[in-house]
This record gives sequence, C-alpha cells and structure tokens, in this order.
Amino acid sequence: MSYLLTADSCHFFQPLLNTLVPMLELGVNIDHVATVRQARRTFEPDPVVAAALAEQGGADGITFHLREDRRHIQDRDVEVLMKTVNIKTNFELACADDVLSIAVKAKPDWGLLVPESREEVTTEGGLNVLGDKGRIKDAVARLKDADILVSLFIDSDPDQVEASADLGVDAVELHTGPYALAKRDAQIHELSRLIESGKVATQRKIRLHAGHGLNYTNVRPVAKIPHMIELNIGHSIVSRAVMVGMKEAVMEMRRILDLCS
Ligand SMILES: CC(=O)[C@@H](O)[C@H](O)COP(=O)(O)O
Ligand SMILES: NCC(=O)COP(=O)(O)O
Repeated sequence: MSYLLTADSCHFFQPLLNTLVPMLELGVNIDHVATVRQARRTFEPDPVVAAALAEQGGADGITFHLREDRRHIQDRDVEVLMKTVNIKTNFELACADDVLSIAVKAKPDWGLLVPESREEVTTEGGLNVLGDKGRIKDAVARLKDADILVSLFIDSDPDQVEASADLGVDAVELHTGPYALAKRDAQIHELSRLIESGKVATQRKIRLHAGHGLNYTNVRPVAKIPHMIELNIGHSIVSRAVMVGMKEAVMEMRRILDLCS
C-alpha cells in the first residue's frame, strides 16, 4: 500500500517527526510592526500584541531590534516584551553602551550584535569582527557576564566565522541579504558562500543562524543548508501579516520551514 505524504499528512505526523528530526527554529522579527506604529507616533499596531500572535502561529522566538535611533522598537516595547513573551527572546543591538546597558538589565535569552548606522534604511552588512575585534569582544563580554547567549550578525565569510568563534560566542547569524537581493546566477554563488560559512560554524561548534531579506519564496534553499538551526525573519512576515494577519502569516512560514526540515 503506498501512502501519499501530503502537507496535511505531514502535520499529522509532525509531532512524531519533531522527535526524530530537529526542526528548524523560526525567530519572528517584529520591528516593522513598530515601524507602522511610529509612522504616526501612536500606540498601534503594538509589537507586543504581534509577538503574542506570532507565538500562537508557531514562532520559536521573538526578535526585536532596539536601534540607537529608536526608529521602530522603543524602550517600552522591550520592557513589556520581556514580561509577556513566553518563547525565546532575541534582543538585537549595536555594540553601543546605552543599548547594551538596557539589554543587560532586560536579560533576554539571546543578544544578537549587529552593525548599525543612522543613515541606513536597514542593516547593510555584517559586523566586521576581524577589523573591530576589541569593541565587539567587550560587548560580547558584557552580555555573557549577564548570562545572555550571544550571536554575531556577520557576512558569509569563513574568516569572520572563525574570528566570531574565537570570541566565544554561542552562534553566528549569517547575513542573507546578498542572497536575497541577488539575481539567479549570483544567488547560487551567494548560497554557496552561506553553505561554506555554515560548515565553519559547525566545525567550530557554534550554532548556525541566518537572516535578513528572507521571504516565502527564497527561504527554502537557506532552510536546507546543512546544520542550519534558526532563521530570523521579519519584514516579509510583517508584510504578509498586513494582508492575512500575524498568526496566519507566521503559520504559513512555519509550514514552509517544517517541510524543509
Ligand atoms: C540584522 C537584520 O537584518 C535585522 O534583524 C535588523 O533588525 C534589520 O534592521 P531593521 O529591522 O531596522 O530593518
Ligand atoms: N536578523 C534578521 C532579522 O531579524 C529579520 O530580518 P528581515 O527579515 O526583517 O530582513
């Protein structure tokens, strides 16, 4: 008797599969819910409510980026998220004293150190761990002294992965922006760079994460990178949520990732 394994039947077996095959973790970045709110400097839509809906939709973690310019996530959001989120909290921040102090006080599960400039529309490159080791090392130490797990947002460069591992971090998050923006042939090249950098992370025994610019059509090849543990996805999920709601948008991405694991 042949059994047609459909998407629905996958869901029936999902709990069993989850025990056999580690499922890819989905971190939902809620920054751009706050972007809509800040457009009018008002109270809605509330990223805290979005986080709760993302949790109901199957997110494994909530990512929020407290930028130095506070263009979207506000200090209040961090305080309330830390009191209300029941899944993993991933606090994104620059290596800057004011936000580091807030993170140390907030005690999220993870701190993801990212480069930041006020002129950028969104994060452009990864941290230059090789070229800025001292400042990054100090920021890593402050977070780890507060019992916060640390990830570094870096470009797909094996040397940057090695330098990150040398700092004793728990994970690297590979910048998938170049992959997401690339045209077909270049996208295959960017994917190979992600795969090569992922191998180094695995060899150095640090968790392999990825994020930036991932969406419902380009995510599958990244999800299938060997030893990929976590994807952090925000803008495309929030964009979809504007149309179908946050819980449904997260469920749709969850279904895609579950079929890739
Ligand atoms: C590092 C990264 O790609 C995102 O997590 C970051 O939050 C992007 O910045 P914005 O959310 O401000 O676009
Ligand atoms: N670290 C990447 C992230 O959290 C989400 O990035 P994006 O999907 O909003 O581009």
